[in-house]
Amino acid sequence: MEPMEAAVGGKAVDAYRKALATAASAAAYAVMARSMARELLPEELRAAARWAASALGARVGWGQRDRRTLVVRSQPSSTGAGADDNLLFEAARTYLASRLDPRAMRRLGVTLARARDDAGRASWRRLLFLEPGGSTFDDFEGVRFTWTCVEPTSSGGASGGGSKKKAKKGGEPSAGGDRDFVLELSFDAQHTDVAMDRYVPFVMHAAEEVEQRERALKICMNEGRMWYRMSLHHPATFETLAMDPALKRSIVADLDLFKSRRDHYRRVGKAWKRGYLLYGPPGTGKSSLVAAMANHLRYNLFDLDLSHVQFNTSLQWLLVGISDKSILVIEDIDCCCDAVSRKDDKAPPVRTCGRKEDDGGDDDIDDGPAPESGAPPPRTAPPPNKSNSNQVTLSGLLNFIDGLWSTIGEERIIVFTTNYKDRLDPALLRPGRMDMHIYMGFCGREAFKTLAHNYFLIDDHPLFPEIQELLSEVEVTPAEVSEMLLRSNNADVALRGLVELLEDKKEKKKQAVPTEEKQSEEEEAGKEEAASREQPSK
Ligand SMILES: Nc1ncnc2c1ncn2[C@@H]1O[C@H](COP(=O)(O)OP(=O)(O)OP(=O)(O)O)[C@@H](O)[C@H]1O
Repeated sequence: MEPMEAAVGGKAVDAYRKALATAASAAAYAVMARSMARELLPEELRAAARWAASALGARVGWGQRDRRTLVVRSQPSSTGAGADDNLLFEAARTYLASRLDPRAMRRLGVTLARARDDAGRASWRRLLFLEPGGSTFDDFEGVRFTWTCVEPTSSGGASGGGSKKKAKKGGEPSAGGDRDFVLELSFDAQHTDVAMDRYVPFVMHAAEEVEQRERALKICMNEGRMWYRMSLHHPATFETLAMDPALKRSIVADLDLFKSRRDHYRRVGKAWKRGYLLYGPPGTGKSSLVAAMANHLRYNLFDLDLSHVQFNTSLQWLLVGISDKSILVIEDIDCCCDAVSRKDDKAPPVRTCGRKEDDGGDDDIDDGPAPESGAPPPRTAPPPNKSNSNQVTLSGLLNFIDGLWSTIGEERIIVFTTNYKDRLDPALLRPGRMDMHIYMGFCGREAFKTLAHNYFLIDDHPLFPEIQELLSEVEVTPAEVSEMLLRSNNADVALRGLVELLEDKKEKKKQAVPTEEKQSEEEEAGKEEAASREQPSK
């Protein structure tokens, strides 16, 4: 290389280095400024800045090629054919309400609605929502999505929603008050597929879960062909349920697996349903377990009293009227069905065995499919039927469980309870009908500890060893133990009462043994005597 060329080349390299250094420090400043902004500026200020930048960008045309915005109106459009709610708008609002953090946002809409907690106590439900101009972001699969609430304009502009009063399902006022705001979802254009194919479905699904978690549960009871709906405020949960901890864990795991397996059931071509048979002595917690299941899954309960169902057709109407995400319970199935033998259509009709108790509530009525007449049928016996062929039979019930029941609706659980499993027709017990058989037994050591914790918030007490020793010797139901623990607010007094009950049972057990032995001795003696009496006549 010539000296002149070398000098020129050297200058060029120097200039290049300087440019590089300048660029590097500019980048460093940018990074520093961004991280300082992240640390020093509150999120809502940054979100507002982003929103302002994007609004300005949209005005002057910056980055228009790189950003996309989905406008989510509360209704499809003011000129649209249908006036149905836009499900994405409702879902987005519900989803955002569950994510908005009042500590991180300077301005936020809030409404309080009357509600009841699971124990039935009056309370308030808080709903947060973005106010016009408010913005928040959500990171999903590494992509940043920005939600912005836009004020409706009279010209229809971004909104076009007008000012119709919106009410959420169930009469709850819309979180945004009377005005129909518009939500805008913006993201980088390159992520349009992620937004449309995955993020939007994700928001829909997440909102559904939030709604399900927060909805008030119902218990529905049948009368004729209709379901009467009442609020369910059973406080039983898996935490309060006294039973073997391993069994409890396995039930919770089974329920969670069932709930998460929508795609699995579709793939294998099976109806998305699961059957549980709960059996065990009275007072061991079968009904409490059903309530705990409903509270855990947030499913409504449909308590089917077969003694009020006269015909297979009525049963059909009732089963078709059960909503998705529900638990159908038939209590004391051994009593309701003469289930000792199926014998197909010759099987005995369902026997009336009287309802255990009537809740007597009258919150509201769920018509389900329309009955033949508009009015609820009276709770009287049907006109005498010449033939039993149309009456509810066990095989009729089984047909609905495997037939219509399986195909209409999704995400359903059916629970049978019985005190006498051995009296049931094997047809009821075969896998596919009752997938899990759960024995609810007498109160064991761990179950007792749960009850003591429930009633007195104690995990230990000087009387525990004595009680646990006695529990291993006698049979006592959790209901009996609960009854004793309820008797006093003072743990010492209540536990002493329980010790007395258990000792009493132990004593009776001791006395019962000789009596039984004596009885069998007497029987033996009786037989011998009879035999000796017969001999002379031979
Ligand atoms: N395993 C349990 N855990 C907690 N509480 C229980 C349990 N078993 C019974 N109890 C208490 O006893 C009461 C009655 O229990 P529950 O009705 O659930 O028993 P059940 O087995 O369904 O009885 P039945 O067979 O007579 O219908 C409950 O309200 C609850 O207070």
